[in-house]
Amino acid sequence: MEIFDYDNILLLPRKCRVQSRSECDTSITFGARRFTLPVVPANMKTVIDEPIAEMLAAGGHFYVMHRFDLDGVAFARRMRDKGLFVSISSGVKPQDHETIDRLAADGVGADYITIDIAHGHADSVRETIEHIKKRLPQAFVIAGNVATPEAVIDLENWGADATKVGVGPGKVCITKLKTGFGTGGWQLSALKWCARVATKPIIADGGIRHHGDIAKSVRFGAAMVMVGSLFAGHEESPGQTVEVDGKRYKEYYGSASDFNKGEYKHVEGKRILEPIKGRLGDTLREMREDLQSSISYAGGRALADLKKVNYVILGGENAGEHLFM
Ligand SMILES: NC(=O)C1=CN([C@@H]2O[C@H](COP(=O)(O)OP(=O)(O)OC[C@H]3O[C@@H](n4cnc5c(N)ncnc54)[C@H](OP(=O)(O)O)[C@@H]3O)[C@@H](O)[C@H]2O)C=CC1
Ligand SMILES: Nc1nc2c(ncn2[C@@H]2O[C@H](COP(=O)(O)O)[C@@H](O)[C@H]2O)c(=O)[nH]1
Repeated sequence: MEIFDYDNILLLPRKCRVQSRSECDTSITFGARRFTLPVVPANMKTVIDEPIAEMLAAGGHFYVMHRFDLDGVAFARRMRDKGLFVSISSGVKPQDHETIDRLAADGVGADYITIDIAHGHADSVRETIEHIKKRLPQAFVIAGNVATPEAVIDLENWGADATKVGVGPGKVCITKLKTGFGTGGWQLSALKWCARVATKPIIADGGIRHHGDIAKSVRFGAAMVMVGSLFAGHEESPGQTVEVDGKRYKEYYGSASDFNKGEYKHVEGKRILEPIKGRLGDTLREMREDLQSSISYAGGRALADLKKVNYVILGGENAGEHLFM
């Protein structure tokens, strides 16, 4: 098996088929909706809050609200009142099942529910998928996080509509160091490995450091890409603003960090400072332009054309050119 990651893969251009990059279509159908980009901000407290969720939903982007210190039903109701779609996160505990019950009883429902736990290949996730499908059969269920083809197959068989791949590649992740497990350092090839068996969409989660990594994720099988650190350092980002030597930063901490948990127990995340790089809308626009360029380099017009390109692995024992996936 080839082992590689975002920083040692390059995609190979094919003959251009457009006159302008503006002809390249970055949009994607995910569930029952079509979105402008195959990108979603991570469902973390320092990445997304309600104003950002509203901005994204109203602007044609996918979003997943985080699940921490939040009344998911009240959030869903407020989004519905504004005529926006509802996309929430869920844990796997009894109180999370009660939230699903309340969403159903209230009639507010949810369009997308992301079951988000560290080790998503678990019976608790199977039970939560079953619970959601019973109470909210219309909801599109994303389940994770996982790291292996076996897990993707199980989650799909348990009823998940999409799976989220990535255990430990995140920028504020310390799972690899604390447990010795995960896809940190080889996330892109783990994605390729999982995509081979997937029959439903995959979300690649964690490890995205540059806009070009989005095209690489699509190349290796992602329908959608979840991004934390690249979104955490904006004027609107919910993390606290910190000034160091006259430079402004936003705090970005892991969902399994003591900062998020409020206690030091099963900590698998840390806190860092991300330099503030401007407004979120400008980054989304630049991301779209960069992805349009990626599609043009692929000799295509749509996201799916990225899947056809060859690639090279730079350095290491797997180095070389690959003509087929
Ligand atoms: N993508 C990634 O690499 C990682 C992401 N995270 C993020 O951190 C947040 C907190 O995650 P998590 O701690 O799972 O959430 P929770 O604290 O909500 O845990 C969910 C449930 O799963 C159980 N659980 C968690 N980890 C394991 C495990 N390794 N084996 C068996 N049971 C387990 C917990 O029980 P108990 O606590 O008693 O074990 C709890 O009942 C999530 O948002 C998650 O996405 C965390 C680590 C890795
Ligand atoms: N191991 C941990 N992973 C975490 C934690 N909190 C979030 N995450 C994962 O990271 C990605 C974002 O990654 P990035 O490289 O884009 O910054 C996020 O979507 C989660 O899957 C954590 O505490 N520990």
